[in-house]
Amino acid sequence: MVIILGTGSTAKHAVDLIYYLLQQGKLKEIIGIPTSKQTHQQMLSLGISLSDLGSHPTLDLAIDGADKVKILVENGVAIWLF
Ligand SMILES: O=C[C@H](O)[C@H](O)[C@H](O)COP(=O)(O)O
Repeated sequence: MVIILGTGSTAKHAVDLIYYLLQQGKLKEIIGIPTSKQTHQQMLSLGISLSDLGSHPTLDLAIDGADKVKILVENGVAIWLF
């Protein structure tokens, strides 16, 4: 599974959880693509496999925080604007 991870506290918690789940054997074969130096350093220090979009252009999951969320409901459809 290829996961792209952003920056900030949400991404930090996500990396910690990924590491924990890898240690528990509940996640396997994770390739992480960090979008910031902080997340890159955290993943490197935990030994999580790193890559980049050039090598892995197809992602399975993206995790990042958001500063603001606005929910627009129109015609019964909810759209989350970040
Ligand atoms: O560049 C900042 C990113 O978009 C962050 O994900 C955003 O600022 C939210 O940060 P945090 O997860 O620390 O609330």
